[in-house]
Amino acid sequence: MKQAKLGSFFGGGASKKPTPSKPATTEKNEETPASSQDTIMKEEEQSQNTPMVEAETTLFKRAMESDSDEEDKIVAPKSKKRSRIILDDDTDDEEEPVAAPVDDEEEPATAPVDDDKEYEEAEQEEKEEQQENALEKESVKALTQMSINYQTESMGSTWKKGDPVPYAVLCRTFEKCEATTKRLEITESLVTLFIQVIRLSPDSLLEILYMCISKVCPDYEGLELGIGESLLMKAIAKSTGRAMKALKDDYVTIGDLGTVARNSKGSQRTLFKPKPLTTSHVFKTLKDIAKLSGQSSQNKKVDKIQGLLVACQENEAKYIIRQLEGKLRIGLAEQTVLSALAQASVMYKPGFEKKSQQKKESELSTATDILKSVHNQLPNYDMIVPALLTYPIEDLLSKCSMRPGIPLKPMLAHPTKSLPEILDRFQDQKFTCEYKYDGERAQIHRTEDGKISIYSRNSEDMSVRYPDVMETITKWIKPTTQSFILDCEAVAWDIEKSCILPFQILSTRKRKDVREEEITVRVAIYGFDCLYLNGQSLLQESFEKRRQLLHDSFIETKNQFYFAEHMDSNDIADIQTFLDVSIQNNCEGLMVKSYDGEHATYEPSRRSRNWLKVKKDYLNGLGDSMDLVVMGAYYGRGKRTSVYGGFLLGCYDPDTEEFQTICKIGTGFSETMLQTLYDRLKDLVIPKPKPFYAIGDGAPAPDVWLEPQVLFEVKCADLSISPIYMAGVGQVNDAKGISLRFPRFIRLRDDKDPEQATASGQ
Ligand SMILES: Nc1ncnc2c1ncn2[C@@H]1O[C@H](COP(=O)(O)OP(=O)(O)OP(=O)(O)O)[C@@H](O)[C@H]1O
Ligand SMILES: [Mg+2]
Ligand SMILES: [Mg+2]
Repeated sequence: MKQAKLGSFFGGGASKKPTPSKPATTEKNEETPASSQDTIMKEEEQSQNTPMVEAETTLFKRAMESDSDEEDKIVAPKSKKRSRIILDDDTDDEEEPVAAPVDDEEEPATAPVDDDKEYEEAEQEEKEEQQENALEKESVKALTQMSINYQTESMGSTWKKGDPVPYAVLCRTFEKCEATTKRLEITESLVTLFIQVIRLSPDSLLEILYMCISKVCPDYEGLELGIGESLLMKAIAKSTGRAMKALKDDYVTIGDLGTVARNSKGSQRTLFKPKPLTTSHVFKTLKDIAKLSGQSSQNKKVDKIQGLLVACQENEAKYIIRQLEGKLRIGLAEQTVLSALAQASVMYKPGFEKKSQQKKESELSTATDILKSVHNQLPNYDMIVPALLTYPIEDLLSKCSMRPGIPLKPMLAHPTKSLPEILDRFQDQKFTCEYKYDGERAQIHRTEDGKISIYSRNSEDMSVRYPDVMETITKWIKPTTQSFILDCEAVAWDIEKSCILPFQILSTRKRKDVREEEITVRVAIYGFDCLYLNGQSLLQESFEKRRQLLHDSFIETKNQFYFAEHMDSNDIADIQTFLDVSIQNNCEGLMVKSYDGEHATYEPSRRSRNWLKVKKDYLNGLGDSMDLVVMGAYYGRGKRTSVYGGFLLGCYDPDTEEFQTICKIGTGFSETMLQTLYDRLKDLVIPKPKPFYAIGDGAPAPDVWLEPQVLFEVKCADLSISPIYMAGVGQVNDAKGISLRFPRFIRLRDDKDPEQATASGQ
């Protein structure tokens, strides 16, 4: 990570944090002038560039208060990497704000503005991809040396060919993965497991794979675990006979509910040894639990969980609980699991060991490449795994090709800092510019038998969210067009004026239970790519050809469907003009895409340099936004006491699987947005911070802690080193993290998962 630059786009003097005007006081219950109660909420009235002094000091006061000695404190879980968190349950909202010393920000230096965060982010991603490839090579080498157990009895248990797989076998593998941070060792454990499963009980391979990646079905089917803590504790209490209070205390000291469950089981005496759990039974039950919804579902869930826990032996309870939480937190990335599966599918054949080193290496890397590419096109293990077990790996691409009805991960773009950079990048290649529409990505599918669906960037089914769009789609399809997959952007639309509305308007559209007659925000679709048409994949075609087919197969329809505006000149003045016009039309900037030849194919799930994005903000030197997880919230004051007025945000560290605090935010929210946020967030309140929240000592404890589910897109002036925020801790300084200066809310990011938040390394 590059050393954070200190400085601000506000420029010299103005960027200095003004000294709070009120003298510091620690007295409580003093009459608070209405005006100051109100200040935290008045951001809109302030100019965007004015630092939120009073708001910040108010929040800081809470931080200070929570350090004071009061009753009713919950001390959050301790763990090796995590700092202690003191949470004061009893914060009185109406106390006099104290002008606490503001020490989380360094004096701004006059260094240039950091205007290229997103750019660095993308470069970082690229570096990681390269490292990933290197690791992959290394593990292929190591695997060729591995000795494989080709016996029919396996892994220290009574599991024999044809038997259901004991859940204990899976847990032992999890245990091994958890005990190391070395990729190589993790891969070896997984490969060993997969080989045995393929050899002894291939029917269980699918469920075991799902359990390794903490899923129960493909993303677009929308079933998820992620059971709340209180429900899990209830089930643990019921199955072990321990009191809730004791469990809570344990949780506070141990910091992991899984371990609490295992320990609770351990201290329990049972007369009969329960029948061992099998992976099939556990997986089926997990899936059933994920399916339960509605009124009495909570009790049914507790019953089912209890049923599993009662049958647990050794450390099984630990992983059952973590699976129910929706995350194993043992360092199993989906890509690692996928590679291990590919490798096992080659290595399980007894002849493999006798092959030459070179042959082994090439077979392993080919298998990995094929499986990854298959998964990019058809992210559905229900189809991939049976095919993998039936056909030779070389045939997999033809057996598992993309098809409408199964969303693929969209291609992403690389950011650019300047227009000349575009010319440098493409040199003598042909490229084309398009408006970059500011809405939500939408992948529209029609299957061979006419079923239409819309999917989000994250492969969620959005069809029910857009009943209005669903209804009109057939009007803009040419009669000769049968099946297809379109890549589009859905934007908020002004029907009267037939023009695009800003993203902020789109974000006020209801997301759930959308009924047509209630829709207030209309949307229009801008189609920019066609990935599949009439039974044929177009991924390998050039963009020139794909765009041609797009234009030939659909009809622009007023207020409903348009083709993305484009311009094919490579003259920099023309591009500048096109960019300016795009902005005037409520777009975000331009997308510049490689147009013909081998570089112009569609690369699912890749952030490619064949697509460049140019946003007006990076040209302005404003820097790009970050997507941050809401970890906690502060109640509003004055007229906003009924909603949250400020939020504690964090980024994600994929290495430690932690969310790290980065800043608090109170600027950029409209009244309606605050209400919307309150309605969304109030159900996510948890009694104390998650064990995987990294919170600095003396960090401002929020009034409520929240499940890590909602993402904000945030812009800030620049970064500063901070002793109380934990983002990227250890990377710049051992004890200090990075914080954002003057963060401002841009929008909700409903289309990203918490783990897709900006990574702390960036
Ligand atoms: N003509 C277009 N071609 C491709 N994408 C477009 C186009 N117009 C708008 N987009 C949108 O721009 C997005 C890419 O840029 P953006 O910076 O908004 O990415 P993002 O959603 O913030 O994700 P990330 O920050 O992870 O890259 C695409 O995912 C798509 O939704
Ligand atoms: Mg966007
Ligand atoms: Mg972005």
